[in-house]
Amino acid sequence: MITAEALDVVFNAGTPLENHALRGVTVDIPEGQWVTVIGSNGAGKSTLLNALSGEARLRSGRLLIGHEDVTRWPPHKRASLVARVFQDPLAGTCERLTIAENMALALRRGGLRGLRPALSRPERATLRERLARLGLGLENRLDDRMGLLSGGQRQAVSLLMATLAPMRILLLDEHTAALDPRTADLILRLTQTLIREGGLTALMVTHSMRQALALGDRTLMLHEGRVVLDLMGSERAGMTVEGLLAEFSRQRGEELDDDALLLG
Ligand SMILES: Nc1ncnc2c1ncn2[C@@H]1O[C@H](COP(=O)(O)OP(=O)(O)OP(=O)(O)O)[C@@H](O)[C@H]1O
Repeated sequence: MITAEALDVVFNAGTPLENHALRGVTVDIPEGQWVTVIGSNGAGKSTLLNALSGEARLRSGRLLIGHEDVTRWPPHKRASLVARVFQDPLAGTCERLTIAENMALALRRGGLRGLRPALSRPERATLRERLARLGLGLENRLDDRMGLLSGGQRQAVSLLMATLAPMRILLLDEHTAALDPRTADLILRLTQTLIREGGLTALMVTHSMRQALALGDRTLMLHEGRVVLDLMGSERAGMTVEGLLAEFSRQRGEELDDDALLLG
């Protein structure tokens, strides 16, 4: 489904600020697999997601989504294949538009967009029903401006929007990190439902080792632009948070002094 071959990303190449963010990342992710991605600050997690969405230019390597070689595709061309939710609840939606208008844009992602995004009557009914399932009372607020919603409500709508139009990959970049624990929990449960019900292929970056092991099917650990651990199956099932932390420390070559941050 996703075939990444030796992905290499270098920022500011040939300058004193040169930064080799991905160093030959090779990974095959089958359809319907949910991968959690961990690693220390600057390990290359977001850059890997950016390489998949087309926002980070590859210096070398090859990327296939399905049977399509998208290596040279710009981000807008990949929009029909790749959906994304960011850490910042403000990033995925337009606060000046209503919930309905935001959702209309999401429905038409990757296709032609009119100047005034509008929902048809049946689309409105479907979205009302999907919003109702969030249990946040948003089904009665379709015509409220997005800017009126709380961070957690916005993130729930962003997640729903990301999964509205057909796509091949869902990218989640620490999408619960800016939320309070209760709201984060709600968003994670929604994430789980949307991914599993939709049989989606997903990559989720998290700083929580607990989340990384508890959710999804596979865990990748990045360090200095390389995949240093790739856990799945029985090996992953037998892994503990402590074991993962020990591996994390070993890779960094130091003892972690703030386990709480990583345990999440
Ligand atoms: N647009 C950019 N220009 C220059 N350097 C960049 C750019 N984006 C990322 N980098 C650098 O590439 C490296 C990898 O960054 P990346 O954001 O992928 O790390 P990360 O694992 O997501 O880290 P964090 O957990 O802190 O978000 C870092 O050294 C970062 O400073």
